[in-house]
Amino acid sequence: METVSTNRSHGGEQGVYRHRSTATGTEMTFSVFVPDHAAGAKLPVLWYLSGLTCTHANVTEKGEYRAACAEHGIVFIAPDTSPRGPQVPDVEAWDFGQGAGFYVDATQEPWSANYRMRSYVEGELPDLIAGIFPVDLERQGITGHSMGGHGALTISLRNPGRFRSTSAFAPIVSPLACPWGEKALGGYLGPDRSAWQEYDACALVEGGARLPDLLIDQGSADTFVSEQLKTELLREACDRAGQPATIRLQAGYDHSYYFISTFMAEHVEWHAERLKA
Ligand SMILES: N[C@@H](CCC(=O)N[C@@H](CS)C(=O)NCC(=O)O)C(=O)O
Repeated sequence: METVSTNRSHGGEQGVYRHRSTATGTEMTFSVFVPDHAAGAKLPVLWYLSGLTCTHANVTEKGEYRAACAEHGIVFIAPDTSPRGPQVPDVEAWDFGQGAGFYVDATQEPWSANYRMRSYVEGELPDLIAGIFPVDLERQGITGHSMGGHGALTISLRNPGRFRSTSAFAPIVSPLACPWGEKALGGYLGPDRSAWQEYDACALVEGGARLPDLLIDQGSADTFVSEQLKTELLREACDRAGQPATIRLQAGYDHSYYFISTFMAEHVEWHAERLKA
């Protein structure tokens, strides 16, 4: 692993790192914020998965998580959203291909060689992190935004017990039921929609997956909510299944990092309560 940059911030170290990924067959870049801590201490971790068009950099620069993570002693990790590079297949669109990995392991050519973000985020990156950073992987939480909210919800629902806390900002709650999801899962996984189920938070809840609780914030002025994000589908699925969930509509907020950064400290505190209980 190579260090791209480190900067002292909020009494901790914000780093950006690059490594060769076996899951994606490419170089991958991610960021890690480590608050100051006692020698030998292992800190709880909050994973943040980003949305369409993003790299690790969007939340690192605009997410405003560091003060809260420093206060609560939480390591914050932000992976990229897809494999990248001239040899990685891509299309012109911003909602498919590079910057839009959807946290799936693609099964369709030509995507299947590199687009293995599920394996990367679920397996390879945690293994790498555990050997290098002062983290306690018995105390992990996960959150994310939009496509990354979909990633956070589905990874957590598929791995019961692995994350003590799960939240999301403006998540895509059902790729089976929105144009972004139909395009991405259709492209990466093919037309058989039964293969999409394990990448759909609503379908996972309906199929019996359960988490202790959930926190979701959704802006009321988010232009993607009615066609793409469809928060109500998750509310209905959770109500039907008896899955506890706090789903908050935040008046006037849009889909941007101005929204995310406003509620970031509350999410970090909510995770800290569960990670340090
Ligand atoms: N590129 C799209 C917007 C895509 C978008 O809103 N992406 C969100 C995630 S779904 C994001 O975080 N964008 C990067 C940023 O705001 O820094 C457009 O121009 O309409």
